[in-house]
Amino acid sequence: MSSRPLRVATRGSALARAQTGHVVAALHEATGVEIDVVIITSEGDRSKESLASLGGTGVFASALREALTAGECDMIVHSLKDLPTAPYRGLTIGAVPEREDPRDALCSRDGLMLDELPEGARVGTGSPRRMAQLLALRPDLEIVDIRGNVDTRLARVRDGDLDAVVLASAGLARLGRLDAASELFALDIWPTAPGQGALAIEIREGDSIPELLSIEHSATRTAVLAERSVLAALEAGCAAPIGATAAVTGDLLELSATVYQPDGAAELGCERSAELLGDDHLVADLLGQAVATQLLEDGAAEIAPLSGRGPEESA
Ligand SMILES: NCc1[nH]cc(CCC(=O)O)c1CC(=O)O
Repeated sequence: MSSRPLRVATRGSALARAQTGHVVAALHEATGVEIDVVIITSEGDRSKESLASLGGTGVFASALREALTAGECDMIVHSLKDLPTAPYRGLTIGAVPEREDPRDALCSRDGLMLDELPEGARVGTGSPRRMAQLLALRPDLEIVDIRGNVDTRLARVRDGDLDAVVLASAGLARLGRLDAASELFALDIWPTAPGQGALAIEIREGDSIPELLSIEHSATRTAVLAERSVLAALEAGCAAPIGATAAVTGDLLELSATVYQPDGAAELGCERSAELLGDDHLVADLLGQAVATQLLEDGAAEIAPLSGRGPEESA
């Protein structure tokens, strides 16, 4: 048996390193395999341009994928929500570990909740979905377009420049910063990005890395497949103002998705479920398509720019 360590590639942000560290530890603990971590800087990390102007879905993923394709590493740990829904030639998702809390968190000065923020408070987010959700509940807020990693964003609240920011609680948890959260938004009023809180381990198609079975969580994979299927069927990028949340309970897959008008003044929702009695991945895919079809019939394309193609946020 070869004793060459597996090489895992990750972006260099604190969040990316933290989540890769968790995956490496879980793989090592379950199988004893030795793993080297390779840090790869992407255009999305280097550029100071706004995410929207960088264009292309997957600006964070592409450098990593080129390295994987070129054999410079054996797998990549991605935040699943940053991964474009389109398949990438020669690569496949080798494992989806159990998802962290998919909810968004409000991180505000003095621990205020959303409805306690002062009139006209300045709240930072670079995500059109979060902007619409904030404005839907608090049309008086001033939304400030920000980017940067989690620490940079939290610092803008601490320094008094912003009253609050909205971040994924999963990212805060992985960085040990959940203490910064003042409110966690319930998914039924505040669905989050497809795949939020989940990781994807991407590998080359045809490679066999049996160790990955030890971290695969099939209920998470099925749920995120359903969420991403909505996005794909709407032909929407991960920056489109869409929330989707799916969960598997026993044999039941439940999916709900909401499309927002960017100013928060209108929204469309759809909720469906399906029994998992055979090919779970096919059922998830079809359920997502059914939800997307219903949303389009109800006028989703009229209220939302569905082709928002940038990454939802950087971190
Ligand atoms: N696009 C940025 C990004 N990608 C993944 C996370 C958080 C962790 C996750 O959702 O898995 C974040 C930060 C954020 O949205 O606050």
